[in-house]
Amino acid sequence: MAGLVTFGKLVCGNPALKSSISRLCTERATAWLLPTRLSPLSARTMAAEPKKFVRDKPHINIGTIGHVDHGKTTLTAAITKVLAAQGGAEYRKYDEIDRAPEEKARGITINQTHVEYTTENRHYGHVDCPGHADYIKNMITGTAQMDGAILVVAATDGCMPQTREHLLLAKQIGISHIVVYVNKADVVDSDTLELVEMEMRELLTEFGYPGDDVPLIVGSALYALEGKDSELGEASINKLLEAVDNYLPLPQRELDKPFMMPVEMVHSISGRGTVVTGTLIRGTINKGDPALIIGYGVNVKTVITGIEMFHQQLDRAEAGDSLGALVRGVKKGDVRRGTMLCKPGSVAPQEKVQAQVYILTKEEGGRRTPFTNTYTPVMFSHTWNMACRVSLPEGKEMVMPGEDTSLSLIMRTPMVMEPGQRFTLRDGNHTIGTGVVTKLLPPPKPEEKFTGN
Ligand SMILES: Nc1nc2c(ncn2[C@@H]2O[C@H](COP(=O)(O)OP(=O)(O)OP(=O)(O)O)[C@@H](O)[C@H]2O)c(=O)[nH]1
Ligand SMILES: [Mg+2]
Repeated sequence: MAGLVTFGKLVCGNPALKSSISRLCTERATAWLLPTRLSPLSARTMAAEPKKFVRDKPHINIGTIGHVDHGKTTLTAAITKVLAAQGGAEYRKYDEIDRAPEEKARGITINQTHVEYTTENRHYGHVDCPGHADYIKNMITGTAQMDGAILVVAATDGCMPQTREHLLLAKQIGISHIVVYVNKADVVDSDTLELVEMEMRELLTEFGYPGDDVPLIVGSALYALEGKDSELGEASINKLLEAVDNYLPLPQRELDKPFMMPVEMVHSISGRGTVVTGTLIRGTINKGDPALIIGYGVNVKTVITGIEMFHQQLDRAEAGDSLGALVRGVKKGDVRRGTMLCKPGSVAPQEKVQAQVYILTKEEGGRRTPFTNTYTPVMFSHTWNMACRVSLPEGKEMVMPGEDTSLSLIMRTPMVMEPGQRFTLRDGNHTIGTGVVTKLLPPPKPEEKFTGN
């Protein structure tokens, strides 16, 4: 894990990098930071004293998605460059973004970079991943809670298989609004651009987005990054940001509900204690709040003694914030990714739930064959995953690919689930279905319990 600076301690896999960053950071022993992944260069720019976070604009989480090599990272770098000139960001170079640190947890390895920027109206957290597999895992596991997305499509290729796949996943995980950036317009003619626009609008409509209304900006992220004087360069980034600001709705945050944060990572910071990171999905937390960490058989009582977001300290965090929380009296080994930091007594792990699921067809990347009552996929929700067993309603013998059905799921270990919670079912490396919890059920009878591996 490269270049992560947390609570004044450096966690870094590369010894040479580690020593150079240590040098840069010696003066900043008080700076602990998350949300999460900091590249070495942004460590260099950290302030000597952690700033106080000023919440003067609504915060929203977005990300770039789209086919490999279509320019997602170039666009992310270009956005920070254009906004840096306007005082809304710190310029993050292409290499800084692309060299995302690895996050290894429970056998899922995810590389991703968070960048932060501010427009006139909003404060954004923006996620970029280095490759297709990371996008898939990221979206399925909810590692980045995207409220909206920028779909990047290169005009040189038009829609490609991963453009479709990311869009399908975006729809399934509930991203309701998408903005399209048609990139690499510097190397194609206007007829091609027109065709790509038509193709993208049709594709969006096919996946249930309002294809005719979705803002579609044509430009060249490379021109913007290189500072070329062209309508396709900086001007296209400004147009894109205007569309993002105006078209992506602010998510409705459930501020008045008890707080809950799926734990993404756990760090041990010498001299300070244990920090858990993640995105607060509802409620608010204040320094000093009691909390419970549950799931995976864990049940740990704690008090939140510090909160930090984007290098800055907070007394209070609210739903939507990606943060690090210092948890008193908790050892790193006591908790893990996928556990839930929550207000004591507000939620409980569940062993059996009823759910409505859609089983993907072979064409959508799902199973070729039906499954029966004995089927044991792995359920992914929030930041956790857990083996479970399907229990079909009486009289129903099998579920076909392409079918939409109600069924029960019995967990190997009880996990935090609530009605309305979305999840994905995977088998091996394939997503085979997606669903939503509809009802909590009483614990299974002894003969019904999950006994598989
Ligand atoms: N001509 C041209 N090339 C571009 C443009 N944007 C990006 N590229 C080039 O396209 C290649 C891929 O760009 P990236 O930004 O790495 O693409 P990506 O979507 O992040 O790729 P993955 O992370 O591997 O999926 C690089 O060589 C870029 O320099 C553009 O607007 N015009
Ligand atoms: Mg990239």
